[in-house]
Amino acid sequence: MTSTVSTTPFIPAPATPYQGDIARYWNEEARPVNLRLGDVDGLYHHHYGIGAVDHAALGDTEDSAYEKKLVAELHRLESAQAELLLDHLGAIGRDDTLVDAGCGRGGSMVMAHQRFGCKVEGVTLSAKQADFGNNRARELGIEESVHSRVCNMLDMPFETGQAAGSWNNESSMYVDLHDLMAEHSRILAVGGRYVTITGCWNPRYGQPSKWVSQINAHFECNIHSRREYLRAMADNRLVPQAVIDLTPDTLPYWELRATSSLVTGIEEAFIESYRDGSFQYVLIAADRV
Ligand SMILES: C[S@@+](CC[C@H](N)C(=O)[O-])C[C@H]1O[C@@H](n2cnc3c(N)ncnc32)[C@H](O)[C@@H]1O
Ligand SMILES: CC(C)=CCC/C(C)=C/COP(=O)(O)OP(=O)(O)O
Ligand SMILES: [Mg+2]
Repeated sequence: MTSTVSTTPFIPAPATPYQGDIARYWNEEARPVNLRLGDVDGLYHHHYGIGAVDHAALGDTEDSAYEKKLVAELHRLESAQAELLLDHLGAIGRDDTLVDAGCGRGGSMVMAHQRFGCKVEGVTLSAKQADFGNNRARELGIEESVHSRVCNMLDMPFETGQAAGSWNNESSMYVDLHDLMAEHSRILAVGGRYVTITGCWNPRYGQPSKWVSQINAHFECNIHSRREYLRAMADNRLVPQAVIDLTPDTLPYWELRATSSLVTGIEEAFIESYRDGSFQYVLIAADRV
């Protein structure tokens, strides 16, 4: 659907060797589970889904159209996840600026612009993702409002207090949380809102379980604990306004995905860690005070 014209004029050197690894990882990523779902309606996500599976819409597993319906259903659940994140940004006006930190291929940015009519700035380490997002914005005729760039989210080129809202959608497990919350706190206006949806290990379990270690190895990331999120926010003038445990809401997505031909091999680790309580899927919305 999207052409591959390069729209990224300047690609900065990675801040660390690790960030170079992550840039390479996302430049090379082309999993059907992400591209085929995005092709459903042109919103390309790199996050997971929430909500009940619509079994009536899926119909009979023997039906020749079942696989197509399954792809559409997984995509619907992923878009529902992004809608929930946007619900927690509060009142956003057309003249406001939003920042998507770790924006991937830009699906959430397009949804944010369509909902609020505002400017949305995205940063990713991957030039391929930034190009993809910018080409998609151009195809939609919204390139004046939705823009991705290659940039470290710990050092963003935005003015102090410029953003009315900012978020991390499954992108905070690649950075130090204190550094990340300090940067969000800097770019957000006082009274602005920060939202994250993330997977975190549960301090009640004790330490990261073997499943959490498997997820880290699979994605080359470093999952933080729920406690670390709250501490890093508290230390950076970000006061939680909502903390929602989405674990029960994301399990149906994983159970459905595990039955599909698009499995990637990481499904068991998510399902088992959510079930044994070692891992949680959470939304945290915080006021910049
Ligand atoms: C799992 S994807 C999530 C993408 C997107 N938020 C979504 O919901 O579709 C993780 C993203 O985090 C980005 N990322 C990781 N570390 C980063 C950093 N230090 N600065 C900017 N982006 C980063 C990656 O480039 C990738 O786009
Ligand atoms: C909740 C946690 C720990 C997330 C880790 C970050 C991550 C890789 C998210 C999904 O990306 P994706 O959509 O590219 O992954 P997949 O190919 O598995 O769908
Ligand atoms: Mg995916």
